[in-house]
Amino acid sequence: MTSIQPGGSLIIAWQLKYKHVLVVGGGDVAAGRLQSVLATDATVSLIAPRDRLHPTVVALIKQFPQRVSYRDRAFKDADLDDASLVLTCIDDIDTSRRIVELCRARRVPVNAADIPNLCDFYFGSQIRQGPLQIMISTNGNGPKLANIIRRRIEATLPPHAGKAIENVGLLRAKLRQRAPGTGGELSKARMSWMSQVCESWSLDELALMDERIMERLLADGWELAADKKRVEASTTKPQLMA
Ligand SMILES: C[C@@]1(CC(=O)O)C2=NC(=C\c3[nH]c(c(CCC(=O)O)c3CC(=O)O)Cc3[nH]c(c(CC(=O)O)c3CCC(=O)O)/C=C3\N/C(=C\2)[C@@H](CCC(=O)O)[C@]3(C)CC(=O)O)/[C@H]1CCC(=O)O
Ligand SMILES: NC(=O)c1ccc[n+]([C@@H]2O[C@H](COP(=O)([O-])OP(=O)(O)OC[C@H]3O[C@@H](n4cnc5c(N)ncnc54)[C@H](O)[C@@H]3O)[C@@H](O)[C@H]2O)c1
Repeated sequence: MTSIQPGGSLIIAWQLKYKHVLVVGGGDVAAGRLQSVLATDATVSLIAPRDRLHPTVVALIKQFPQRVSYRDRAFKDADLDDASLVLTCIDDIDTSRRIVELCRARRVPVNAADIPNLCDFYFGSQIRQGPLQIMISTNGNGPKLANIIRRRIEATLPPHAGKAIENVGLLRAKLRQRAPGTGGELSKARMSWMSQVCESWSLDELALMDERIMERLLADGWELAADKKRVEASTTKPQLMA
């Protein structure tokens, strides 16, 4: 029987490219939210009076003029009009609660930094290394502990994991070019070959892979596997690393 512990939350990697996010507030918490959202390639509106902006917020508004539009004022209902996602980080719980209600009516997901029980989702402590993204969540129980556990995980991470993942992404894209299509036997063969490459190469080796090695691995390896001759031999590397 599968052991499922209810009471958790769904951990997902939300795709926000080309979406618009509304951040209300410009203090300490908003500075973190802005960094998290900018890492997704979304565009942002940030609404907060200028006199209490955090220096990081000021710097990010300057650094991303195309992606962050800033309004020097308090929140207005119309700010919600084009938002796919709303983050309130203000020190005014009544306004925060009201924004949550407006979002509910519009079915827009919302996080209110000061009212966990009204949030549709929580943030977590994050590690980002290229495309590697790790989020540590205590599901609202102990944010400081999430931060402490994150630092421990960071200290044990293989140094080139991000680069290895980036290269595997490139290799997968090249493989799909060579063997396009979705589903069926081809899809299974592609998945099995990619899994074997990942199992038989170390993270350091994957991180060192360049275009030339990728092309040779695909030419010698994938073509062999596709012939269904010697699948195991198809992911070997010594001659490729030479
Ligand atoms: C992970 C992180 C991400 C981020 O914020 O980006 C994050 N909080 C972080 C830090 C942090 N937050 C607080 C402290 C002070 C120590 C302490 O109170 O423990 C510290 C420590 C510090 O600053 O070092 C205070 C605090 N936090 C919340 C409230 C409201 C409340 O509980 O009522 C209050 C005020 C309580 C009060 O007034 O007493 C609520 C939430 N904070 C969450 C996330 C969500 C649950 C995440 C989870 O459980 O895993 C949740 C529910 C909602 C949300 O924010 O989405 C970030 C780590 C960043 C990093 O270091 O990497
Ligand atoms: N979720 C978390 O991780 C976390 C962590 C610490 C604090 N908090 C809570 O989150 C809230 C924000 O914390 P902070 O440290 O960023 O506070 P802060 O005092 O640094 O910033 C508050 C910001 O909200 C702005 N603001 C207030 N009313 C506004 C309105 N109507 N429209 C637009 N902007 C408005 C202020 O101008 C200021 O920029 C607090 O209630 C705090 O208790 C949450």
